[in-house]
Formats: sequence, structure tokens, C-alpha cells
Amino acid sequence: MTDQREYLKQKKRVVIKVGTTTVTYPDTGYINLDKLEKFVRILINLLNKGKEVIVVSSGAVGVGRQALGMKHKPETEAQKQMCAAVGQGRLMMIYEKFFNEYSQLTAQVLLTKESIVNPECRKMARRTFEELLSHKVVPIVNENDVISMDELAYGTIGENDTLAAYVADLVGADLLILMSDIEGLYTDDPRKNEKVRFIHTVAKIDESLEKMAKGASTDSGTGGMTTKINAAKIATDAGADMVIANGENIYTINEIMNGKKVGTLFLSKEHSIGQENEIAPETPQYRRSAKKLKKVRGMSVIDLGTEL
Ligand SMILES: Nc1ncnc2c1ncn2[C@@H]1O[C@H](COP(=O)(O)OP(=O)(O)O)[C@@H](O)[C@H]1O
Ligand SMILES: N[C@@H](CCC(=O)OP(=O)(O)O)C(=O)O
Repeated sequence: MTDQREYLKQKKRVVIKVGTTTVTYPDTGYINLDKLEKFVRILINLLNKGKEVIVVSSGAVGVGRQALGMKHKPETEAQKQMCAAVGQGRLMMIYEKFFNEYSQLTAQVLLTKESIVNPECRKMARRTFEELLSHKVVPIVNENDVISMDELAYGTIGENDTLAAYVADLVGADLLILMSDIEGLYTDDPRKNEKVRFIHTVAKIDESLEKMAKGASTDSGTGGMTTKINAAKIATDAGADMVIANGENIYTINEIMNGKKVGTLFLSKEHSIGQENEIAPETPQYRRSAKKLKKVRGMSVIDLGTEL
């Protein structure tokens, strides 16, 4: 098939999810201020073009962990929740600061599984999003980690790829962008297997595709590609296209919105009719030459250097 993405230019309501690896420096845990500032400018520019944007931002646990000086990933649920409580405020403070430079209002929206599955909560959440968007406020969403636990009635979503897809469904978004620490979906995890091929377009999520998607292989990542495939199912069923792209260069968001062929595009139910998955015929050069290993919080990962 020909991967023509010009139509992405017409997208109006966009949910953009940034993972911890995009928001913070993975090796120190500190907020990547430079990238966050650029991200905010990109978002404001999209608003200026007449788009509606909803941000789903991870990073609360990572930022809290760094602020508290914890050297290791929080071990208990309570530690994780403490980190999230500390980090969420700091994260919002930075977002607010950058958005304020353009007199742009933001809103913190903390959701639980209950907000998604309980019809009454769902109705309220949807109504709040609509009200915020109609007042040109940018919602910044995260899971309410402090009360999201398995044992409690509120339940847990557990990671933000799925949360972002639920939000896309809830607000009737026409595009969901997941900014990850990798440029999209490969036929296997490239951090473990160098002989991988890039998947440009997914029209159909079948068992073989699901097997290609593995979990996270860095200390700061949460769901890896498994949760992104799950997110893709929710978003595409709800009528939104979804793109996974690399948050390393945050300007990639502009390329996606300009219809450039970057990242892996998952076609919505409607757009997938008569289309097939498009997989690159061979391993990209930068993957074949990726030899250097670097430490990311104690994990060995392939350093892609500047070749990306
Ligand atoms: N088939 C695959 N293609 C690409 N990445 C994969 C695949 N399977 C597993 N992964 C892993 O998923 C990771 C991205 O997810 P994750 O660690 O949750 O980070 P983020 O929150 O930034 O998206 C990649 O760094 C990679 O190691
Ligand atoms: N709610 C958590 C996010 C969990 C999560 O999904 O993180 P990530 O895999 O970095 O997107 C936090 O803010 O730290």
C-alpha cells in the first residue's frame, strides 16, 4: 500500500502522550526542561492553528523519585504513590510555568479507572473535558496514582499508554500520538534483537503483530510496546488514528501533524478498510550499525547515537 499521510493535517482533536523517558533525562531522572519547553511551544502552535490538544503526561513517579533522592525504582506500592504525589505537583509547576509565558491556561486532570468505566464518572469527566476545550484550556492528564490501587474500588489503569487511549475515546479525539523512547513498532524489540524491521503502518492488529510487541526494557519505561498495542486497539476501535513516534526529537510532533511519514501509524477502523500492514523490507542501516551500549539507570540499551 502507499502510505499517504496527508490527511493527518486535517486532524482537529489530538491527544498527545509523553512518557517518562520523554519528560525526564533517563540517566538522571531530572526534568528535561529544554524538551518540555519546546513541547509546550509546539502545543501552543497547534492551538494557534485551530487544533484542540489534550496532553497525557507521565513523569510524576520519576520526578518524585528524583526529588526524594531515591536511587532505586520504588519497591512498594506506597513508595510509588508517595513519589507520584511529590512528582505530580512539581511536574505541573513546570508545565504551568512554560504555558504561562504564552498566557495559556492549563488544567490538571487526574483520572482513575473508575473515571473511565463508571458511566456517571465517565459522563462527568467527558463534560469537564468539553468545558475545558471550549474555553481553550489545555488539559494535562495523568492517572491519580495516589488512589489507584488494585485492592481499592477505584482500580488501576497502571500505565499511561492505555490511559491516553481511554482519554482519546472519552473525548472523541481523531488522533492519538504516543511519544516514546523509540521511533515506533519493530518486528521485535530492537534493544534485544538487531535484525528487526520497522513497521510503518498497521491496518490490522492480529496475533502475529501482538507477538512482536514486547514489554519495556529500560528502568524508567512502564509498558513497552505491549501496552501501546493495547492502546492502539482502544483508540482505533473508537475511531482515532494512532501514531507511535520517538520523543527524542520532540519536533517530530510537527512532522506527524504535517502528514510526514514518521513513526508507526495505526489506522482507525474506518481508515483500515481495504488496507494492509506495511513492514519495511529490511533492517534500517542505523540498527545494523548500532553497537555502542550505554547505561541507562543500570540497564544496558543500544545507543543509537546521532544516526536517528
Ligand atoms: N517490537 C518492538 N518494537 C519497538 N520497541 C519495542 C518492541 N518490543 C518492546 N519494545 C520496547 O518498548 C520500549 C518503549 O516503551 P516504554 O519502555 O514503555 O517507553 P515509553 O514510556 O517512553 O514509551 C522500547 O524502548 C523497546 O525497548
Ligand atoms: N502515572 C505514572 C505514569 C506511568 C507510565 O505509564 O509511565 P510511562 O511508561 O513513562 O508512560 C507517572 O506519572 O509516573
